Amino acid sequence: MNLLEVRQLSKHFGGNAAVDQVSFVLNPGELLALIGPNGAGKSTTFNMVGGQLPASGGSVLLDGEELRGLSSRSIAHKGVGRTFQIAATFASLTVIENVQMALLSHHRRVFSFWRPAAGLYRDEAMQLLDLVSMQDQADRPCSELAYGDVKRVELAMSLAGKPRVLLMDEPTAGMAPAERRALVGLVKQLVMQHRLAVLFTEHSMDVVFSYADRVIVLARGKLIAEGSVEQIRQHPKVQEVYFGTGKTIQTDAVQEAVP
Ligand SMILES: Nc1ncnc2c1ncn2[C@@H]1O[C@H](COP(=O)(O)OP(=O)(O)OP(=O)(O)O)[C@@H](O)[C@H]1O
Repeated sequence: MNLLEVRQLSKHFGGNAAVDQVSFVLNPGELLALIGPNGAGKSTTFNMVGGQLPASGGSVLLDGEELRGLSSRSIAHKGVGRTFQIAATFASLTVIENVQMALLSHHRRVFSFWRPAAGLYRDEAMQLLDLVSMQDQADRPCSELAYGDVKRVELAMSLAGKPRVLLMDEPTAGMAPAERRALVGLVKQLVMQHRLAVLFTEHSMDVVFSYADRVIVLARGKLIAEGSVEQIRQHPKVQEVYFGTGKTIQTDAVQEAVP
């Protein structure tokens, strides 16, 4: 049985099929990239898997158990975590306090500024910061961090829920090329060392082709290709979508519009 199995997942907005019968699987120790041009249906797919958006049809199974119809909170508690495009850290709190907050939330405890919460889950928070190499900056306010480091904290926060599957919708948005590679390289390490299963979207093909174990490609809501990096690179339909229609591809070096 697959850890995550998405079957014939669909979303219609009025007459527009934003996602049209998309199926794929994801297993532990796998970094799966979901790519496609703007408007292909990537975010909509993430939102349905994470429970932020109700699906119009299909199934999302975690270890064979149906997630469709559950709240995003229940889905998170069952082991499907999520990072968002916008970093969700509190600038006024320190790095470790942000991670402690995430742990408190996971354990369904309420954070209070007035109670001495400082000691709660501190060791656990430090272990999570260690995973993302941020333990040295634990006591700095998040407002002082470089953007790439904020993203690392955000990653540590999403690991606080002990996800088995992590959904990362454009985790490197707004980052410089070197930072992008560093973050996705770190995620790849976590995937390999901790057998995490990660589904991510990424606009930089260089990053996708460097780190993904497998790639699925959406275009106009339909899954048009699936395979290894090499298979995807050479897939005629993918080449057509990216190179044949004037869509924009972002590489590490430049953002280039292919005529
Ligand atoms: N709430 C909504 N109401 C109506 N149409 C929507 C809604 N959300 C998305 N869409 C449409 O669904 C399609 C897929 O959008 P989606 O945001 O999932 O694409 P995407 O692949 O994530 O794009 P991008 O790379 O630009 O983020 C688009 O045609 C979009 O206009």
